Amino acid sequence: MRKPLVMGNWKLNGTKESVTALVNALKAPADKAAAKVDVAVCAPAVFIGMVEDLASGSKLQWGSEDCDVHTKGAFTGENSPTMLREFGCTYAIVGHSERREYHKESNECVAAKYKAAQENVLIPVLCVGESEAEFDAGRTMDIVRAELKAVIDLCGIESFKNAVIAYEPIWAIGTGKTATPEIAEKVHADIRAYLASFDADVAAGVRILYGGSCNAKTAPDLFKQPDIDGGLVGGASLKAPDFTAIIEAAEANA
Ligand SMILES: O=C(CO)COP(=O)(O)O
Repeated sequence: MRKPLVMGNWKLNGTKESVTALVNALKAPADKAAAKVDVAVCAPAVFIGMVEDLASGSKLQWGSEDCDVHTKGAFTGENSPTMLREFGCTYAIVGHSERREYHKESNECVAAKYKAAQENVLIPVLCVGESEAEFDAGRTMDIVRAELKAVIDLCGIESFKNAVIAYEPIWAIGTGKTATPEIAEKVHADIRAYLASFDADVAAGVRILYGGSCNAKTAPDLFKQPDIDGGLVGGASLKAPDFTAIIEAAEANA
């Protein structure tokens, strides 16, 4: 069945010293969990080479927090999927709500990044989720379906055979307001049902992570839900003991 994935998203955090300590502390828990759970960290691009040097030889995987649609050229400030791949990335997060908001990334732009990542052998981690106002208005699945549909239109439903989805309600990110396991499970099940309307096998196989104040306290009950296949973890992924506890919660439910 689906192998859980616990992924850290460091966002704009870290120093050479903290990255060294964190990666060194996560190698043993990742190795221990590896038979049952995939463990990865997504780092700011400037640290990815360091993470590669530190984590190589362990089961800890790594990825980027974004990737450009181009493989090279005059695109100042960007990081191409081929460069990320060269530095050993397995994953590329695309469409995080912070990029959608602060960088005005549209559903179509995110779909293009997803395609570029996949074409260059990175596994895209497609973030979807609604704002608090949209949640209150009962529009969660309208928003999430549109985010998924843009990818299906560009890349096809089959593309989800080699991708990860992360449901991250924007109102739960960095706020301490985790979606209850029931709320999260309902959305995860609705995402799977929506994908199943295109292809049931693809829907049954795709990993759907939960993100948004996922921490050592909230992870155990979230991970018990049948359609939650792990977590995309922000703040709690910066502290080795907290992230290790989340890895262990996934192992306990794998
Ligand atoms: O945005 C997130 C992960 O991508 C979630 O962040 P927090 O875990 O800090 O709420």
